[in-house]
Amino acid sequence: MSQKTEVLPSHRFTKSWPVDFRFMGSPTCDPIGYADGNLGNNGVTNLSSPERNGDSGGKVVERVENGVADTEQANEDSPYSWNVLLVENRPSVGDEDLDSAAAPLPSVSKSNIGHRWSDITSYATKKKVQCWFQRPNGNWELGRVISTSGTESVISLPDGKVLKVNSDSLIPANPDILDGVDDLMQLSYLNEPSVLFNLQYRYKQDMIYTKAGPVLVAINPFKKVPLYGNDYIEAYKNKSIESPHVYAIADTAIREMTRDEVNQSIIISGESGAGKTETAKIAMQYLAVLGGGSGIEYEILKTNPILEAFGNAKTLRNDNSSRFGKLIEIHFSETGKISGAKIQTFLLEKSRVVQCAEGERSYHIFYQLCAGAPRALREKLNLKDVDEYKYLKQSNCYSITGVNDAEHFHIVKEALDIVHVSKEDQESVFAMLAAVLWLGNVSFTIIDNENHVEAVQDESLINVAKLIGCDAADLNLALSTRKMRVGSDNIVQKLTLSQAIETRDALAKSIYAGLFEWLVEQINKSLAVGKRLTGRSISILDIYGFESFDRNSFEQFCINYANERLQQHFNRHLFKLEQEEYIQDGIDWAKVDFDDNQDCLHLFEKKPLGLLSLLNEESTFPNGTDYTFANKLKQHLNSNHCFKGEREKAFSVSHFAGEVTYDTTGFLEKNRDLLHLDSIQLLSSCSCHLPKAFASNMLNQSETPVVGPLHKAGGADSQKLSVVTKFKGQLFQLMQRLESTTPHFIRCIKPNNFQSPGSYEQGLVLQQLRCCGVLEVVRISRSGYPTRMPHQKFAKRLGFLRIHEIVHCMAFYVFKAALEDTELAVTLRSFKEALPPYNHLSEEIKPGKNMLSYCRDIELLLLYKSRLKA
Ligand SMILES: Nc1ncnc2c1ncn2[C@@H]1O[C@H](COP(=O)(O)OP(=O)(O)OP(=O)(O)O)[C@@H](O)[C@H]1O
Repeated sequence: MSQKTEVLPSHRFTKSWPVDFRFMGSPTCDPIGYADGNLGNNGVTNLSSPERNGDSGGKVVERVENGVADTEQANEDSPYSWNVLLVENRPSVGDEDLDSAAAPLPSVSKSNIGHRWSDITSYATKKKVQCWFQRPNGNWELGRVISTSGTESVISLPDGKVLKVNSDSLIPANPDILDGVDDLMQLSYLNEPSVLFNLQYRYKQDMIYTKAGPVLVAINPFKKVPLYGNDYIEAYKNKSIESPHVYAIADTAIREMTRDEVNQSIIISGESGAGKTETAKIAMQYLAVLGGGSGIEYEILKTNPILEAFGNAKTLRNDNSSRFGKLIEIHFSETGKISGAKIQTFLLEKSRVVQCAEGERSYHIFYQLCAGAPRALREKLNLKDVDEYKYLKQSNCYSITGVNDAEHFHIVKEALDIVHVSKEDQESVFAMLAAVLWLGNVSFTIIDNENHVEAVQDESLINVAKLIGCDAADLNLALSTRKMRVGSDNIVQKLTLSQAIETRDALAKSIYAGLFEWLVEQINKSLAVGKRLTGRSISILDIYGFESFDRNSFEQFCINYANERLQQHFNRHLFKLEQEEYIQDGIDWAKVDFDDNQDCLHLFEKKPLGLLSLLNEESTFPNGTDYTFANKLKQHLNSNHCFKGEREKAFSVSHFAGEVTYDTTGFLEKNRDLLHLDSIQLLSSCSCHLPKAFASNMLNQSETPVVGPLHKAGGADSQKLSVVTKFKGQLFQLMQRLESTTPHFIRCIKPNNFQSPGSYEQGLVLQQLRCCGVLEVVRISRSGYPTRMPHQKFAKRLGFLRIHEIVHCMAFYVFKAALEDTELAVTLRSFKEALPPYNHLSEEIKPGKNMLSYCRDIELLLLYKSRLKA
């Protein structure tokens, strides 16, 4: 299946950019001079213009000045404050060689970022080759240079038109032979139109995976593609297929884990709906087959339908959107067999249980239960149809096209059996779900002229009480009153309607969140690594993707913050550490610029005047409101270039993936996440074991802010952790954990916003490629060294090579390039670049400062050496 470029027919796509669309940093022809079809003298339309918007003549790379202070602080505000220690853990770096910490890179100059996209060369025009020409509407077309004179070129377009344009406005296109290459690194010219074309070329042929140097780019096909299953797994295992694939990434992770004895991680990122969860499942499938045998792998795979049922929901972006983050750590024995697994989840979107936008759904499991519960269970839980529950009714969306909820219910039940959740426990789980649904139907009646209420004694209240195992009267009291202490007296305060509704919803959210946590705990018990823990593991991270809706609330704020942290991890590994190492080692290195999101992270995390600190501060004030919070942000952060105060209670943040405007309504309440002690006491007094367990978890976990008689209603207890504080802590821990692994990055890309197969919107794809810096990664990889090992090991392995052998090897490169018909100019450049590091191999081995050695292609050298011998 290895995709060979020569078998692919050469074709070009018709581009359809938005009218006002422009490639960042790319040149454009002067729209005024454009007169399509209106040929001037000599039949040539004159489009020459001295003015242009971009600057394709700028240098791609910039020389590195001295390492000066990095923007990242090595203190408690950064998960990387233990940098030195963890760099030692990097597999390619020998422990004995790390006697100095990596020097920070100079901070990134944003002004240079505009130059990064184009391979700047006049080669294309000189050699009359193909080039990309941008129409005034933003579309790129493939042209061929007919002649060049001074600053002008005459080009012909596929439709036969001939145009005179400014030579600088042309972007070189790759020769046909490179159409649809497996790895963007193979492109002779690395620029936006070429990359987009390459990805689209492959996507059209269901080749949804492409390498971008070390990163796997996965474009969501939104349909079944024939790339998976046992035959493919076998082929990747035997290396009879070399096309980029999630299987190949998983295979590399297994091999590197075994070879280097270092834990691995597969970090999957991308926007909501880009395909992260599916990709994670595909990776798990591969690991399960390769490391299977004990049966535990089957259990691991069966956690997916359970977690998706309880933690995924239909959103406007994705019919199966994960509303929680997940890290699954799969442990292997010394013989490479799976010995167990552990799942860690992050911040479930609780608010969805009680509130959900038009056209979206609550968690799948509610609909599955209502549709699939057998009659006996329905009767026991007094279950109704979905449209009879207020929590499900509010969004006016009950089903998902092509999804059978009843069928899924059976799949979930079967999966629960497999992970050893007993039948009795399963029934209790379903009872909790029904209790949440019935709680939403509990209504209140006003009992005095102060707007105080009590719960209506109807079937909803009675059902909830029955399902959780308490008295209806006690439930009523917990929902409509609050015990307070005033001075030395205990008093009972009646609640107003809005307070009672808040209390009811808080109870529903807590029961659901408690249930989710409990389930993960049960799953972990079943997959427990315990004694079987060997220390070798592969972790797969699938965290909710970046979100930007018309209205963005606290949930998007947290999700996007998590994505910023993840992006920093990506940047750190693929841009910062890589380049720092070269500089430390005295390698002659020209720095590749990238968009650093450190400023945005500072906006969130800075103490005391960052978004999280200010939110926490306001949350502890009993009189704090969303208004006072928004005003506080505007007062303190207006000078921050990543922040913008908006009208009324809103503010905007410039995220790495785009600007998002947040509406602060509900921020304080969600951050406090208060559950009154009366509600917890009610749960502990229940006769059913699950509510009891939830209550005891809540009391044990200091992070659940509890408002009891000692606390005034409103402000959160400052002793307890707020939601964002807990979340930040979890993210820091996650980053530290990931930092001790060898990372493998997969970037999922959403080709359209309609979840529709076959449609590839270039503008949308480009925006995602830009914000995750895919092209910059390729540039670094192309100019960097893929193989890096401690100098002693390197010398032991390759020290026997002599310089003339190395020169032979270089000649082989030239020969290989000639065979592949790549441009000689490029080949010669790589030849020149490749030679100096090989000098390290000669008799007098010269280690760099860190005593690391770099090599472009050790395997190729060895192969060549063995050929020489033969
Ligand atoms: N490799 C694939 N093959 C077929 N369909 C896919 C593939 N990847 C994704 N999809 C389709 O895209 C949908 C969305 O993918 P997925 O749920 O994995 O996105 P996500 O990035 O995890 O989104 P979120 O951040 O919202 O959870 C899937 O439900 C599936 O229909």
